[in-house]
Amino acid sequence: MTSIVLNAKKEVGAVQLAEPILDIRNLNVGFARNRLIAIDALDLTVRRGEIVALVGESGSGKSMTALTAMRLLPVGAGIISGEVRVHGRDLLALPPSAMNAVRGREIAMLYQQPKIMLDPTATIGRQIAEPLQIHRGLSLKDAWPHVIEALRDVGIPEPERRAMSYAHQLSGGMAQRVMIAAALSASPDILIADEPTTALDVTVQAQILKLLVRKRDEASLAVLLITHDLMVVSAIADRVAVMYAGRIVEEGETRAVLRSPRHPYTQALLRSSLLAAEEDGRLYAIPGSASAARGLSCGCRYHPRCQAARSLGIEERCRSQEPSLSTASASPGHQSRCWGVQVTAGGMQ
Ligand SMILES: Nc1ncnc2c1ncn2[C@@H]1O[C@H](COP(=O)(O)OP(=O)(O)OP(=O)(O)O)[C@@H](O)[C@H]1O
Repeated sequence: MTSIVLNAKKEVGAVQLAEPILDIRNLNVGFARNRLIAIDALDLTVRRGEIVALVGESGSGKSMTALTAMRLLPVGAGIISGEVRVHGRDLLALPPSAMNAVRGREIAMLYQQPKIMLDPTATIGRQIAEPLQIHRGLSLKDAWPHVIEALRDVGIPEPERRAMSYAHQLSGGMAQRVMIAAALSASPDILIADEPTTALDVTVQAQILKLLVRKRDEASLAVLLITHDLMVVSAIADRVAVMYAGRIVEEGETRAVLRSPRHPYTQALLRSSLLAAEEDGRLYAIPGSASAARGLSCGCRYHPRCQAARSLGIEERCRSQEPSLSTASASPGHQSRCWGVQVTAGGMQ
């Protein structure tokens, strides 16, 4: 993606006071068949009216985090322990029928491939009406004015005519707008957006991001934005959490993390992103592979790839002891999970 300048982040501090909407506590999820831990002791909070980006390489566990929160895990995956609280209520403890009432009403999800996710056999109007019928008990006739308004709100021209269209008649950008209208029609408090712009033409990516920002600002929507694109993070996220091999290794206010990344993995991720390439014209590939981390039972998961551990001469400690997430800078809430950061800050015991 080329530059998106939305200048859309909230003032630092504004969202820190807001109430937590999604609160994930010590979540562990794995696959029994190959004994893979996909999510490893994850803590993550998204507050009312903030956009939190979850970033990391392919396979780091971002989508599994989203699917766990929705209780839509793939076959073979299991929740080992932890909580996913929405408004304080643990979704993982709910019976399936109660979870059906929460999905769409309190927590909704936006997927990467909008045209695949839309039902090809139903008009888009019916698909936007469905959450209103299920969660608000409205008839299709009574839901219809809300459908037209929802389509107009997400910028679909001629909404009365478009409501009668089918998915194959829409462009990718329009289909994603329709998905947003459907996801938000029953007014959930949190939207999980899994790579919502990756499959779209660059010209419509910024429009969809702007729409999410407007929903955050007008409806105080909380958004968990899953992406590998640091340009997107830089444009719209209030906070960012960096995930590596199922673990959060750094988190904080977006500007602080992108301008002063502390964890060597975040630094490498930034160097390998288009944000850095724009400055020096070169693309960097992070040496090694994240798969090495999956077999580790102790120590820092990133240490096999970490140049800093070697140059600081602390490899043994990085190999044997897991660092905790600790405050990394003067910026509020900026934390990283790295012995090297603690050494250079003079805090190593
Ligand atoms: N259905 C599945 N069966 C087995 N392993 C899976 C399955 N889905 C995901 N995994 C594994 O779980 C881990 C986390 O995957 P996840 O899809 O959450 O990563 P991700 O960060 O979202 O990656 P991407 O950016 O490519 O979507 C990976 O090691 C992946 O191989």
